[in-house]
Amino acid sequence: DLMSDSQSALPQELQRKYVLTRQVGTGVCGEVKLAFERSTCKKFAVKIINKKNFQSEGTATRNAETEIEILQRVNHPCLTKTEDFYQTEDSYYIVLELMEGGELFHKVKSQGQLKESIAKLYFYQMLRAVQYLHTNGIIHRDLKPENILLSSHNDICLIKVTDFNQSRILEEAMLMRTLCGTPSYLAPEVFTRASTTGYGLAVDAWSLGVLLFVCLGGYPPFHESFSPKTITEQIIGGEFTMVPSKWKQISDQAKDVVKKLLVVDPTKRMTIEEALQHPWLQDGEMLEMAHRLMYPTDEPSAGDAPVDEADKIAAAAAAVAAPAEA
Ligand SMILES: COc1ccc(CNC(=O)c2ccc3nccnc3c2)cc1
Repeated sequence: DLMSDSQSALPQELQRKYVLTRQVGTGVCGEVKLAFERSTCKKFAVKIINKKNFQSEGTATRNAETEIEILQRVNHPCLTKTEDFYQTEDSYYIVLELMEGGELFHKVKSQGQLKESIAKLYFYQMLRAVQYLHTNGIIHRDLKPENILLSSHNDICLIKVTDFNQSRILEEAMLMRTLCGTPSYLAPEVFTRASTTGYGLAVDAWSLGVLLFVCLGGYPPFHESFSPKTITEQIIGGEFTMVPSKWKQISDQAKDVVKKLLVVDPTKRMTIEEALQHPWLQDGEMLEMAHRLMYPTDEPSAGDAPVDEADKIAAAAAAVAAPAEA
């Protein structure tokens, strides 16, 4: 039959509303497929999280629920928005807006280092997304180029942070309960900032430093081939190299942001708020561009023209044919 058998395992509701076609991304926790909404022919991404992979380790199932509840709770222009959600006894299906520019990882891999102005535009949006998460007591914990998606192929575009499956909702409540009990056996760090919000949030600041380094330099700060030391040793020592041929064309202010984020001691590392105040980001042109992308005024653009019947039929036929390539 025309529909590949993977369609048959889909929730009826999902199948009635969308046609799922080829795979577009591969997350650690499942796959992402291109989908067309039958009624509008609009394109979506459907992220399929297979519970089976999680069944074995109890914590991983909690991860999936954490990711699901976070995805449904968060709402920010630079965070992937959940359009729809379904589940069967062995999988979760999360319908997300399709990010046509794909992963930042592939852009840097194919293009090499980004123009400083583009790196700044993307970095500012990442800071705003992570600032929003932190304000809502969420640590992402897995920020990397694969988890930064681009809304279009244009350099100047909206970016979105995705993949919250490693996220943690700050266990403040748990800490409060702990402090109600007798404190005599508790370690000092449980009482200091380092144990909860302070320390936790700083991990995302470090990852943003690595992301900015990759966007500006076109290569990762910590890598086997740069030193006889393992990557872990390089990270623990905060040892990274700004290769002159790549970095001489980059401003001192941009380098300053990287150096202040890639600080080993989390209590000395620049915070997200401090990064947003850094001189490098006080750039009116970039800020105006970012705000236009994040909060577009609602004038309808040509692209929003309703799809006419012929297009709908063509897209649906293409969609049905698509599984053949899968
Ligand atoms: C017309 O069909 C396409 C056009 C562009 C692409 C490139 N996008 C992608 O590869 C991609 C990957 C993972 C994603 N995760 C969530 C949301 N959107 C995503 C998009 C993929 C398909």
